[in-house]
Amino acid sequence: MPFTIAIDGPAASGKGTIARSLARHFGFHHLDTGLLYRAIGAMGGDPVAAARSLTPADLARDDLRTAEAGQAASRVAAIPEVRALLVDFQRGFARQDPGAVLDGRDIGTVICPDAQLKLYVTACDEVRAQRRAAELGVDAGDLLAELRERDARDAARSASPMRPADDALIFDTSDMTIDEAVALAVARAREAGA
Ligand SMILES: Nc1ncnc2c1ncn2[C@@H]1O[C@H](COP(=O)(O)OP(=O)(O)OP(=O)(O)O)[C@@H](O)[C@H]1O
Ligand SMILES: Nc1ccn([C@@H]2O[C@H](COP(=O)(O)O)[C@@H](O)[C@H]2O)c(=O)n1
Repeated sequence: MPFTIAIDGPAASGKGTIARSLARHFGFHHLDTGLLYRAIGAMGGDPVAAARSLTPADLARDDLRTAEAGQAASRVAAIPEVRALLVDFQRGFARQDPGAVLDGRDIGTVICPDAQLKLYVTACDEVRAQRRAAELGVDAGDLLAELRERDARDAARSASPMRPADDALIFDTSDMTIDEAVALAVARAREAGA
């Protein structure tokens, strides 16, 4: 049976960094599920029609990592029909041998509730804004309000809201380097049988 690692958490908490490193370490497939919502938001028009017509080329656009794309993603992600159209693809991805790491907001709660390991990666708001600002080369003050607005919308929506699964391990990386966070995640994955 394939091994599944579900990673959720708020924006810029470091979940993608940990997910990519875990996938590389264990030779697993990796899916950044936020890209699906970012691509649908960036396509414009009717989000449900965009979700129906989504192709791998849409995920390769070079304008998906901006703050605007994050906000657009968060708005379309609140639409239940959009989320429903993406479930089968994500679950199919998770079933690949020898294993898969998926990161997002509802992986441990909705997409892969039976994942062998669930992590909920977080960090304090200011640290997350600073990390994202350093990555994008913009001011952290501007980003802080944007991250908070997006997290509030993601946590408050009725369709698959962002929240830790009951059996998720909470990873607060505020005071961890990337290497420390990854080493801890690798250790937890080994303990879980990866
Ligand atoms: N423990 C850490 N210490 C310092 N910087 C970190 C740490 N973890 C991640 N980063 C950096 O913070 C930024 C955000 O990390 P990452 O993209 O992994 O977050 P994310 O939760 O996947 O974001 P998003 O929600 O936008 O997909 C990146 O520039 C990454 O290199
Ligand atoms: N499983 C997921 C993943 C993402 N979202 C929404 O997409 C936005 C962008 O995600 P990033 O991980 O790239 O920051 C995010 O703010 C969520 O609104 C989601 O709902 N479910």
